[in-house]
Amino acid sequence: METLLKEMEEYAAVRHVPIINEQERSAFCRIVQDFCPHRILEIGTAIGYSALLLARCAADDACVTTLERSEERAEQAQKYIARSPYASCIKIHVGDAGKLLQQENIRAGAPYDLVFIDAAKGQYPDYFAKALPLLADHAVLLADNVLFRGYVRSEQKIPHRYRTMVNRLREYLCLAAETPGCHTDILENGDGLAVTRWDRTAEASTTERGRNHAEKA
Ligand SMILES: C[S@@+](CC[C@H](N)C(=O)[O-])C[C@H]1O[C@@H](n2cnc3c(N)ncnc32)[C@H](O)[C@@H]1O
Repeated sequence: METLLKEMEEYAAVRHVPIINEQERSAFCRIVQDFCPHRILEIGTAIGYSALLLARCAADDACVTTLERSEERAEQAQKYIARSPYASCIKIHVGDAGKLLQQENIRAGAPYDLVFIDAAKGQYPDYFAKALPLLADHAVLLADNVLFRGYVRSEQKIPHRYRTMVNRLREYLCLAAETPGCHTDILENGDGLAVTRWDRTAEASTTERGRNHAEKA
């Protein structure tokens, strides 16, 4: 598996495929190992590198459902995954993640213990809204590149070509911080990995408190 991962890293470097960056990998793997998820959903497969890390670090019986828009990348991912010990536990779905997340075959895999968001940065708020109902009562939601080259927290003028993306990432971070039931930390080594711990019971009691408060007012 180490040799295969190395080969994938080299492929990604030569072809400019953005796989999870080196500074984040060990923290990413530690989070997955600690949480020990059984059912995993990944949004953004690329060549299958993080899907393999997820499968390796998760529970022994874990299955990974991963979504990728590019047919070419999905094919390459399938070839790598077929050579790994996790060929039977990773299933790639090709298509636009926003649409796939509403499809019955992806929803049928729920509840997911862990969701890793790593596809179109401008779609993160949409992925958040669509992934939340698919989470198990206690789950972890990871989102990569949330600080996007430092722009997301910068007070300086954002280059025009990044403006929408940066605004959507800011929106994502607000959702992850303010949605009842979510508790979010951001790991800052690398490009920013948001780690959201989700507790549906906390969400339910916050919503209930809010309702009581509104009724009394
Ligand atoms: C950063 S890469 C994923 C890297 C991968 N998670 C890893 O660390 O090995 C993002 C991937 O998301 C895919 N992508 C972008 N927009 C997408 C969309 N709307 N639906 C599905 N996949 C998308 C891209 O083609 C790209 O391969």
